[in-house]
Amino acid sequence: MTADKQVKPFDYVVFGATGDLTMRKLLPAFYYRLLSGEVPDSARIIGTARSPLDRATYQGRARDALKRFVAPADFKEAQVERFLNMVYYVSLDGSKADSNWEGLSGLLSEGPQDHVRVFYFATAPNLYEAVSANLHAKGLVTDDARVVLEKPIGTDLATADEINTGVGKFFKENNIFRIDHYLGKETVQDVIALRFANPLLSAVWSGDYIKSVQITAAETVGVEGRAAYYDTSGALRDMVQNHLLQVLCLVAMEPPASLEADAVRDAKVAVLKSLRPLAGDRLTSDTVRGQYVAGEINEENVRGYLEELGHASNTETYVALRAEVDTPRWKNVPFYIRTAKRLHRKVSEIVITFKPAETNLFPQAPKANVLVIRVQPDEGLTWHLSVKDPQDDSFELRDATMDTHFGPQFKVRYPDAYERLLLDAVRGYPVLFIRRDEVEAAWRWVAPIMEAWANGTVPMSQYAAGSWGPEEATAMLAEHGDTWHEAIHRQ
Ligand SMILES: NC(=O)C1=CN([C@@H]2O[C@H](COP(=O)(O)OP(=O)(O)OC[C@H]3O[C@@H](n4cnc5c(N)ncnc54)[C@H](OP(=O)(O)O)[C@@H]3O)[C@@H](O)[C@H]2O)C=CC1
Ligand SMILES: O=C1O[C@H](COP(=O)(O)O)[C@@H](O)[C@H](O)[C@H]1O
Repeated sequence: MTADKQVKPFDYVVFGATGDLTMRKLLPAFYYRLLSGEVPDSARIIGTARSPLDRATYQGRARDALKRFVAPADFKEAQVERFLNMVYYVSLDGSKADSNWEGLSGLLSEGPQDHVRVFYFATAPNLYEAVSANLHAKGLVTDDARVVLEKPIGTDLATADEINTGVGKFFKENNIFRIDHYLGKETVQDVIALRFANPLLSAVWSGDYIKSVQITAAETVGVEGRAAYYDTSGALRDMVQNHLLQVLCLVAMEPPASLEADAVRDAKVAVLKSLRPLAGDRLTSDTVRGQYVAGEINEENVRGYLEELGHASNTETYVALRAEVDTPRWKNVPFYIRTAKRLHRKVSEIVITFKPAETNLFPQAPKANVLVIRVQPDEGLTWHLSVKDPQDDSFELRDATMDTHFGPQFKVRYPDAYERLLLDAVRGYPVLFIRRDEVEAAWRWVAPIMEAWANGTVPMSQYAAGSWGPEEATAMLAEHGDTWHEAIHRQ
């Protein structure tokens, strides 16, 4: 990484600095960007939370976090020390006007005044407005100061509106960076490159050639330490409203006029607005929700969701939907979206199934070509193609796979999504963040599903932990002559 990739010196103030997200994702992400040469030594990361800690104790926690969440080979003592020198801590209740704001303003005013100032809200979203108001009242929101908002932006359209309006009173929209870490994933951004830099794909990227699209984010983990949050959210709000719809937008959008933020966001919001509303019978035929029951993952017995919680719950840990994008490009193409906890394997992928060739040339009908964009892990592409069977003289066809593994091919470590996004906020580069109207359009589309599920219109299915989900989701695709990808191509 050359010096010109280095960002301007910054003061990054993280609210929620003792929390899971900061420890597991944010601090390691800053550290990796220090290693890559993008973070200048004068940058400061100022953690704040209510816990009464002094700087040295917080630095100790930051060191432990790096030890735990950075690959052992990347934990380099001299670099860790350099990093910890950038780390400060202020004990502060961000929601209270009479808290220790002088501690934070003192630290900010004693540093160089040309630093880019970023506030990162890694706390519960119901604090965002109060924290913004206090920052403003204490004169800390400079003209150029940015604020990064963690998800969830609300639990529905009304609450999203409250948060956006609340923060919008104190920060200009173009200084508000709503994070969706899926957009920070390299292979999600690759959808743009694949579609628009390769005529081979651009030429066939429509319902004329594509039969269906599947977008999957499968996890093996359960709700871990986040049960209190997750049980009030569920998979639809936690993953579909934001991450999976964002991925769908990149797959389905019309070519943007440029890669400027507003051009890309305009193209995405047009997709969200073109999603056919799920209503009436489609709520039962095209949506599946489920909860995991006890099962086995990686040869370990795991408990069911309700056993983990210790009480009854109507919260889904599995979602599968059949969406349609009402544009000429995507007429009659189903977009199957699926996400869940405690599935067979951790994998996020986009599967494009093409229409099979219409030809009588061969003894059997050729199978559909399939392109799998492996978002994670093992970032790369797989093509499923038909070739001639080398052991047959009558032109029998055989499946062949072409696999590309980006990591080994480019000889790079695939970075965590937060690395890119944290520094994009410093750069003032918003293309990989969400504009307010996108959040709202996404909530509008999921609203009827939330409502139907809340009033029990769609029964709660069950699936064994370690499986690929409930039978109802298999049946939903079978109804349209489709099959989930793993049932065909994976053992
Ligand atoms: N963890 C994750 O993987 C993900 C989290 N998120 C989002 O990030 C945010 C944080 O999540 P997570 O880290 O898991 O949550 P945690 O509960 O682990 O951490 C919450 C943090 O907020 C601090 N805090 C709470 N109240 C206040 C206050 N009034 N003033 C200042 N600090 C306060 C807490 O410290 P203290 O008690 O000392 O004040 C703690 O540091 C949430 O919005 C969550 O939805 C989003 C995606 C993934
Ligand atoms: O935002 C969230 O994402 C994670 C999954 O992210 P990934 O990068 O590991 O695919 C999910 O576990 C969490 O529940 C959700 O809040």
